[in-house]
Amino acid sequence: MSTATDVDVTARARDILGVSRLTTTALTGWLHGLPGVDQVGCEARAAALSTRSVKTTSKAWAVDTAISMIDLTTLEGADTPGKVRGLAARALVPDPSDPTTPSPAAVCVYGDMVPFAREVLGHSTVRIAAVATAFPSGRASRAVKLADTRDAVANGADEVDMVIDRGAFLAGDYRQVFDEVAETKAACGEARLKVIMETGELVTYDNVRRASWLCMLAGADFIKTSTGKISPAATLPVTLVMLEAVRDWRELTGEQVGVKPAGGIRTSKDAIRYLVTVNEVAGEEWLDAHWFRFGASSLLNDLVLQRQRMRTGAYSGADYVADDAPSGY
Ligand SMILES: O=C[C@H](O)COP(=O)(O)O
Repeated sequence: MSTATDVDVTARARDILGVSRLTTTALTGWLHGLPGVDQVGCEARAAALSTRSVKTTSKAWAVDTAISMIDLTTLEGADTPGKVRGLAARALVPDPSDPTTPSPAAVCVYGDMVPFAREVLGHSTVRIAAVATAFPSGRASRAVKLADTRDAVANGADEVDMVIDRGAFLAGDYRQVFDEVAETKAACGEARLKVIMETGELVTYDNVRRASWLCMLAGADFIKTSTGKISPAATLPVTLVMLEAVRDWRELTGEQVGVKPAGGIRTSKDAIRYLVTVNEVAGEEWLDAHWFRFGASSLLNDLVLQRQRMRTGAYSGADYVADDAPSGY
């Protein structure tokens, strides 16, 4: 599957929009021409997908898949080298009692903490993601944001999680948001770029859809819901809107873009609801850690617990059904 890495995103965006100049006016016309999101329909579909049962055998697969999709995260002002080393060690060996437990996809830390994660992870399969561009607010000059990104990459980050300028987006300055994403992508070099839209601040599903398309036009490798610092963080309906966007983007361009809900996803039950939604909305090609991630600090604990319970037979023979599923579903 091709990605936007090697293409001139501005020229491509002009082609997609059918304009000779990529102005804010052109972007506004195009983004506001996207079909509106049916809020009631979207929330009803997400609620219906939440009630799907998952059989015991599929549940074992889902739990391992969800673990493999976690970006195990610590993003606190009080993070220490020791805490980050401990997090990285947990990613390498999530369950000392069962070496068959998969590792999470990545650890996600502030850029200055990357070397401490690298000390532990070395060249293991666990990637290191660093937040950048004045995370979480995104309030800094372009120069500072790009320096932040280059610093994270120079420290050894494999992936960069940037935040968009929500103020610019909400003011309708779409070209500024486009340029910032495109320039950050260029500053990433080989590192994959996840673009955090902070959907809890975008207010409407229509805005989530527009921001998703804008970030993909500008070269995002992943679109991500939230910083985890404001409420609401990830929700299933918002993620559904983003999954529709990456599905439709691939249909339009042939490129696949990943999706990362982040913040507030804490239980195995929640994670499985997301996996069902990924499968139903985007398709099974996204059921892979290369294309879908959970940004989460404590989800791993619950998934490992579920795994242990399944192994010791506590749930053997029972189908997994979400607690709020209608009886007989
Ligand atoms: O990106 C992930 C979040 O910062 C972690 O949020 P959480 O502590 O709610 O899992």
